[in-house]
Amino acid sequence: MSTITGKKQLTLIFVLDESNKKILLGMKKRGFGHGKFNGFGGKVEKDETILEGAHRELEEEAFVTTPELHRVGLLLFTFENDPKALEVHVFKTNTYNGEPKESEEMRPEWFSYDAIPYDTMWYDDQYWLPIMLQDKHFIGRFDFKEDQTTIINEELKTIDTELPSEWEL
Ligand SMILES: Nc1[nH]c(=O)nc2c1ncn2[C@H]1C[C@H](O)[C@@H](COP(=O)(O)OP(=O)(O)OP(=O)(O)O)O1
Repeated sequence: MSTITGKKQLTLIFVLDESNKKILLGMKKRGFGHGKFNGFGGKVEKDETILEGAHRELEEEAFVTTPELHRVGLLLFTFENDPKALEVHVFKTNTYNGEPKESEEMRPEWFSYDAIPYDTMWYDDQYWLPIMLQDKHFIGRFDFKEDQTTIINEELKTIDTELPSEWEL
């Protein structure tokens, strides 16, 4: 495994309709993770907090806003031969304003909790997304090969205490 010398901070936001047991996912139309369903999100910019970045990405990619985002997970992803890891801050909300609309990056679609398209998502999602849907918090690390698909190493745990604010490398 290559040595990790730095990390990029990213956000990942899930809109839930808890009473109808549905989750809003977006089909990523371009860039990293192209062709996969995922939550909305992206890079945290220099002049904003992680939470501000999460609100901005949700609005830019799905055209919805929310008064509340709950931090539910912290994930670290590494890729073989890439010294920079991705630190992904995962949020959820059950409240939103506006109607989800297709953006340049994402095509939004609602899925029932029992029909989440894990086959068309990042490999790791099938493990931690169910934890989020059970209203629990998680922390995990997944090391991928350069192909961004094959897993070399994985660690995941559900936590009851508060999430750490960042991943100490
Ligand atoms: N293994 C993984 N599992 C997962 O569920 N989400 C992941 C993931 N690795 C990255 N992500 C998420 C985090 C973030 O929301 C998104 C990648 O960020 P971006 O959409 O900003 O990437 P792009 O390279 O398309 O950025 P731009 O070119 O700036 O639009 O993918």
